Amino acid sequence: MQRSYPPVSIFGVPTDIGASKRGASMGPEALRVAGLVDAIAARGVDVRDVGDVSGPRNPVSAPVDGYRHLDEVTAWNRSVFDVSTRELQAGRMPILLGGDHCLAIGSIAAVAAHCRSMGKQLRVLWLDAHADFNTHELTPSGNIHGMPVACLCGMGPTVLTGFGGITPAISPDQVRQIGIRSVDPGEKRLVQEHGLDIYDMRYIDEVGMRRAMEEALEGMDANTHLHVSFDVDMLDPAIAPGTGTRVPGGVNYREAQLIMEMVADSGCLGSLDLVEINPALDRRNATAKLAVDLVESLFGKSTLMRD
Ligand SMILES: NC(=[NH2+])NCCC[C@H](N)C(=O)O
Ligand SMILES: [Mn+2]
Repeated sequence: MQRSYPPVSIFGVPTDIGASKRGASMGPEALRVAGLVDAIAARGVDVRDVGDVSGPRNPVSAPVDGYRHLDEVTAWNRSVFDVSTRELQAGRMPILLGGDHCLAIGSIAAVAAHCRSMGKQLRVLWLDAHADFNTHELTPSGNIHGMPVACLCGMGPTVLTGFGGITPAISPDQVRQIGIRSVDPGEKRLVQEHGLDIYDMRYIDEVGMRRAMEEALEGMDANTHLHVSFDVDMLDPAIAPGTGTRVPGGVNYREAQLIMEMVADSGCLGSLDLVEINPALDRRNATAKLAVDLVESLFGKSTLMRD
């Protein structure tokens, strides 16, 4: 099916400030080198690379009060919030090239504020091995890339929960998580308490990706803005080795394509994060190349014969 997409603005956020393993800061260049911009343009989309956001260097320090690098994470997310907001207001679809997953705090806060002002429904599709629902009390690591969903739902330091002016930015019932297979014990209790809608790997094994995705996308309509937050560690490490927190037993190539094709078919894609690509851990840029391949499907490239 031929679909038309709004113009797209790509921006890089070269930092690994929310992780403890270094290297996700090289993600934006890896995605560019893998041909992301041309691949989207080849789908007939008006796409522009607006360059990189800047921010503080990584001091590589220990957590303080359960947060590692809280000031720096805040500064980076402020810039992400500002760029995302600017592009959304210009009627463009922001695509964030991470960078680690803490950056979704700024991007999704911007999307949520935009949806409120436009009277749009927001759905967040969180593609990940992890729930990223930790708090400073529960976290085993202090790494803020394990906390963005909790922060967006209002659980976190005020510097990270207030970007859009309204706290919480989103509510758990707007989120669907796919591919989850590593959740810390305290985090799991919090997830259950808040009723996060999680399609974990066991569920995907049992019912299949098609049904999981149908359920995750259920209830969307023409007035829905779908934000996809794609952490490449959702994918099986055999096909996506270039990421810092690998967990075995992930989503395979065809399942990942099906996710993207079903999002494309929904016609609701409004914004995207591509995060946690760590070129220092990759093999010949395979993970960035795979991400580009999947983004092509997200923009309607299809293997369907009956198209
Ligand atoms: N976006 C990510 N890669 N998150 C990994 C989080 C891992 C672990 N749950 C933690 O809090 O440290
Ligand atoms: Mn994540």
